[in-house]
Amino acid sequence: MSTATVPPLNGSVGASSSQRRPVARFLQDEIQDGHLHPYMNGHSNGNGADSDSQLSDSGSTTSSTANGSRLRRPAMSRKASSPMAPTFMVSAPGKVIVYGEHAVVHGKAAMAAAISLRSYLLVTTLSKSQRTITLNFRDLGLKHTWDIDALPWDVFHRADKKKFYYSLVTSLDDELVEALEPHLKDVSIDIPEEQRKPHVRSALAFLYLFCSLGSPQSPGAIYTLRSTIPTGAGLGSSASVCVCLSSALLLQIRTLAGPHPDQPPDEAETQIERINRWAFVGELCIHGNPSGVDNTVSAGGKAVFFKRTDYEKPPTVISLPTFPELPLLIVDTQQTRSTATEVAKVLSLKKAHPVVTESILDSIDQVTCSACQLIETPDFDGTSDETMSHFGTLIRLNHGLLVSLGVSHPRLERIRELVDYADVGWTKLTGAGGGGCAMTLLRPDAKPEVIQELKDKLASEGFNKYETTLGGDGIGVLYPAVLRNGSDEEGGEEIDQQKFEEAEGHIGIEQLVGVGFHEKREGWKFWKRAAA
Ligand SMILES: Nc1ncnc2c1ncn2[C@@H]1O[C@H](COP(=O)(O)OP(=O)(O)OP(=O)(O)O)[C@@H](O)[C@H]1O
Ligand SMILES: C[C@@](O)(CCO)CC(=O)[O-]
Repeated sequence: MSTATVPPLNGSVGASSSQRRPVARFLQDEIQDGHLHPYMNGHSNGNGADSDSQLSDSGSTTSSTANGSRLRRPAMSRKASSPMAPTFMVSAPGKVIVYGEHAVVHGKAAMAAAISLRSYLLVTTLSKSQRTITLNFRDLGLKHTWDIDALPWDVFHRADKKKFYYSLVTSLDDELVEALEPHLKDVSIDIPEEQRKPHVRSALAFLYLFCSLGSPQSPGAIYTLRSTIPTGAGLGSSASVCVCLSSALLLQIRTLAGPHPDQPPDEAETQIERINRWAFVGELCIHGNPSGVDNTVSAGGKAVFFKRTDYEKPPTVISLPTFPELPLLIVDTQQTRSTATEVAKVLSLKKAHPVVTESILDSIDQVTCSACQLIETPDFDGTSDETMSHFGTLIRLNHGLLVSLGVSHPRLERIRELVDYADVGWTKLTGAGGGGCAMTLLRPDAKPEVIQELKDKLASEGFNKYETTLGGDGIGVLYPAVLRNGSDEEGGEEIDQQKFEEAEGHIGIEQLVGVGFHEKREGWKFWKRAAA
């Protein structure tokens, strides 16, 4: 077991405040050691401990102190010009929350596992003369280009605002969000307002991270994202996108070490933590009040116990290496919803009925802790009938409690009804609910023909089923973006912008670059969490 801090597993930790941090106006409507990345030799903004420094005309560097005075330092020896970084990719998984969604936003425990559905981000560096960044979120139909020199660097790099690659940022800075507003007003301007909102939130997440981690010297680049995770379905699509953005930007500024196969686990853990911290900031932009469990499991992979009682401090994260490969059936209601809206619903319920709501959240906490205690027993057998039945009962209880919180949906209840009727397992909603996905833990003794009948019935009623395995790798890097792929190209097949954009659907993405179902695909490398 690897722990960040040691938590009590009895659910006795007091509630944390979830009514925190105001965010800027337009979001209110819904609710040290600088390791150099060994691969990178492109332009660096040097967003390390001295990263607010600027190369001055005289060749010395200047930086602001906290009281605003300017210091002069000898110039760092920098190459006059450095070669362009090659095109590279990063990829991060989605997740299922096995127990504890919503309660985790209110300081209770959750257990979550990475899945084999993943997002993939291709970063194409532009030539030195092209001073633009383009965000190409192809699945959303969002494509927007900004002029790097026009971004609000003066505000982001002010001494009282400046954050570093290792900073722990727990809330958005209203002034920074406001400084970005003019740069968001033209994003997807031609589409209806309701569809436009998620585009603006995505663009905000990207720009907030870019301006926090980058600098006016950052190279021009195109960031193209494609994902096999359904959007807004409870499988952690937003977190995986944020983990991709955070890791790509940290790699570009050369602040990550590895990943490489013989990297000491604690060093790998440090890199995962840095990526995770900035991914959380992206999640703050996209859904306002995240607990951080989604980005944590997406960044580190496999399965975790997660609890955050104090938002000013890092959460408790316990890696669960013995987490079993549960036989899960994941079914999508095809009813999209926003996590922000569902989280806001629970907050209003808590305001209206504080005592009752708190006791439901406490019960969810106890469900999660019971599952965790079982996993941690020394003779734990993840495949025994007894274990399945214990997990199953907890899944049923957890769903009932989520229904009481008001985050289920008639389509989710229909899935549960069909599974209960076939008597093949235990069902709960997973993720934010309000639509999205249900997960069913299949009984080990369920007859294959009955399961098949159920699947047919679900398909005939318009439900979509996902084939996914639990507990895969977290963030991965393909540097440069070249894969063997059985091609004739010398040195392998280069994944360029056009090939990546033209890959057809989820199958095409998987075939071209996927690591979800080919964990050992040559070229991809992963930071591995410490296992014990
Ligand atoms: N394929 C994608 N490309 C770009 N952005 C995406 C993609 N999928 C999701 N996103 C971002 O994530 C948002 C959806 O996040 P939301 O938190 O509502 O759902 P989710 O993460 O899928 O569900 P949950 O939080 O319950 O796991 C989108 O509005 C968009 O900002
Ligand atoms: C609903 C929620 O608990 C899980 C979403 O996957 C929100 C969060 O933890 O941020």
